[in-house]
Amino acid sequence: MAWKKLYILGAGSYGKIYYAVKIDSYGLCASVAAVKCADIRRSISLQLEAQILTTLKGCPYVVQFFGANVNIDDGTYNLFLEYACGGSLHDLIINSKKGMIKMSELEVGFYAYQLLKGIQHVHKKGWIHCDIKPANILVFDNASECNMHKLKLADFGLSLKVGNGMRHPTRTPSSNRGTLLYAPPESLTYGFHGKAYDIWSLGCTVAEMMTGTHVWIYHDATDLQCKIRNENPVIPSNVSEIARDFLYKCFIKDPRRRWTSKQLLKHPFIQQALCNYSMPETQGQTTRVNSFCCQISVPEKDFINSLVETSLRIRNKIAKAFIGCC
Ligand SMILES: Nc1ncnc2c1ncn2[C@@H]1O[C@H](COP(=O)(O)OP(=O)(O)OP(=O)(O)O)[C@@H](O)[C@H]1O
Repeated sequence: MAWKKLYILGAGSYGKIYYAVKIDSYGLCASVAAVKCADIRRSISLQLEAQILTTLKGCPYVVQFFGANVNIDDGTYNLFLEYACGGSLHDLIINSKKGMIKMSELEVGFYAYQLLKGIQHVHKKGWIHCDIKPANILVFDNASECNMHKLKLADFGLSLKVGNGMRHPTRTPSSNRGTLLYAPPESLTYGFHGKAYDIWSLGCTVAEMMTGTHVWIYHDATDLQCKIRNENPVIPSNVSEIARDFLYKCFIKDPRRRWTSKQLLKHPFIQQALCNYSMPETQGQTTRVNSFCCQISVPEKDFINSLVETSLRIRNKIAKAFIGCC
């Protein structure tokens, strides 16, 4: 069965990411995926990401990896991931802001729980993500009754093996690896990248969910670097004491004293959210169809998705009829 790329979901430094479907021998859809695609000559980071994702398999809070291949015809390296129908957490934050809907602290706590579980898994497997931020967190529909989304960590293109982050491997010692806005002071001052790196970035992400804005107010990159090294992130006055304490624990300047994912999972900010929401440990799954391709607009995407749903219903009917005959 062949994969068919239907439209572009986004683009990164490596290349493009497509929405793709797998068509079976009856011309019907068997499954859908998001395919990260790069020119084979510039695919080293995608190949590394494939290796990392292989070691991270089995965690419901990390994007599922289906496999990778080389397409000799068009000279591309393709990495197949589960498709996130809700886009990224960045989109979710922007949309909440547009709709003037502020995420409640309980909601944020529930999302922070999922991110911490993902980070804990990544760290246990011996990796540091090094680029946790809303744009690298994918949003899925939740199978449970509660109206909350399911979040998963994605984009492991900058990840490092634990122990390899004492000094940035390719740049100067004081250079930071990930996105500056989410970087901890030790990465700028000493070029140090340990597990605590991800906790600082998580703190920035959690604060952003609460306020809709970044934790730093700055003029330019130099000013931002200076603030990260010498000042404390801005935590708005209207957050609760519990939420404030959670953020303080993420923003401890000394990475050795900064709380770990295990400690933070026991924090009252997380525990009170868990009392409110239940979390089934299920993987998000979608199944869609079509056989035509490439760059299409948003209304067309809806149309394609409805075709896919119809196709699925037909496929299920055929399967039921077939079982009935046997
Ligand atoms: N599995 C996925 N399912 C659905 N959409 C996705 C998926 N992965 C990424 N996207 C979308 O594609 C966009 C680009 O993602 P990607 O991680 O490839 O690049 P990036 O993080 O923007 O770039 P870079 O890797 O260079 O930092 C994301 O913001 C998201 O909207």
